[in-house]
Amino acid sequence: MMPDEIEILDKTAEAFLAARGFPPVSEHRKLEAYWAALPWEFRDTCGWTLETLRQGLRDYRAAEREGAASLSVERLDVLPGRSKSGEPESFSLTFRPGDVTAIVGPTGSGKSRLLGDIECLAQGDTPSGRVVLVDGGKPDRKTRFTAEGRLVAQITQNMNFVMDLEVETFLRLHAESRGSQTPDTAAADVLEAAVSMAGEAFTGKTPLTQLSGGQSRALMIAGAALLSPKPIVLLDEIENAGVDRARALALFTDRGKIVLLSTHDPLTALSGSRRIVIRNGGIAAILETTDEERGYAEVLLRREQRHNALRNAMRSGTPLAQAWQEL
Ligand SMILES: Nc1ncnc2c1ncn2[C@@H]1O[C@H](COP(=O)(O)OP(=O)(O)OP(=O)(O)O)[C@@H](O)[C@H]1O
Repeated sequence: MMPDEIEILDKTAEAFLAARGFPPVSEHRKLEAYWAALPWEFRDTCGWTLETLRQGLRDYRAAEREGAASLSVERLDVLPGRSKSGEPESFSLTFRPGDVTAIVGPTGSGKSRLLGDIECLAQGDTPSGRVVLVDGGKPDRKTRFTAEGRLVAQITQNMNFVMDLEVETFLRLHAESRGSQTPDTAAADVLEAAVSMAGEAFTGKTPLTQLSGGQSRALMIAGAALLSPKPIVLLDEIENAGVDRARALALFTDRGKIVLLSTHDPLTALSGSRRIVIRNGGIAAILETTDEERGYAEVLLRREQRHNALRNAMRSGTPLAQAWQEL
């Protein structure tokens, strides 16, 4: 997968090293960020100054947006393949905009494989043999293999920032690089969404390197929801992200994205309208979430809130008996 802007900025060890010894948010640092965010083929044509790189990235994003016009997806079908032991699968599976679907199954059963098949729009060329159709047809090569054509944003469990920009500067750069005409407003919107879903507060002035895992993931989720044009979002074990799951999901579904969640957590699974059960690499069942199960979700949510309240009390040194009384 071509990494998205955040991942590129994260992983640019080059920038990290070069950044040592420079004041925060120097022009040099911005130049590195733009440089890192540009695909190779665009770099040569851009030159080396901040202005030429910035313009280069704008041009690239404009080309990407033209491609993005065709990034909308009305339906995505997964056609059956085979399990790990080669048994044929049998199911009918269609995703539409705004759908939230959970993928469940024991460790090693093949949840990530299914996400991977969707991510690369498999055409019988992955170990599962599944085929993914976009709007009823085979995706073209551009959609499968070019960064601008790709339909899927994936949010994984691992992420680290290696640049020590302040959050607001990073978000503004990110918004600018995505071609936003109002990067300050876009950055403020992403920050607000991220703060509202992160467990612990942070501000635009917080350095990226000081963010907790949950805060970093909240930023990544808000960025993917508000700045990325990709119509399909894959979330890997969001329950471990330390973010408010309901808010995170609403950010995506409000924008009509197709959401797939790989999860081991019943409450997360019940936030989907159905769940795909994976066994031995194959799709064993597709279960619609019933009204009764939605009732379970409410009970689970109340329990989780109590648990969180006790955990917060414990963390802040409040005697647990007192916190218990207040529940
Ligand atoms: N249908 C399949 N055919 C062949 N290999 C498969 C199939 N499904 C999964 N595998 C392989 O089985 C291994 C485990 O699968 P995967 O990583 O998807 O499991 P998982 O459910 O995501 O596990 P975890 O819960 O630990 O993240 C991988 O190497 C994957 O490529």
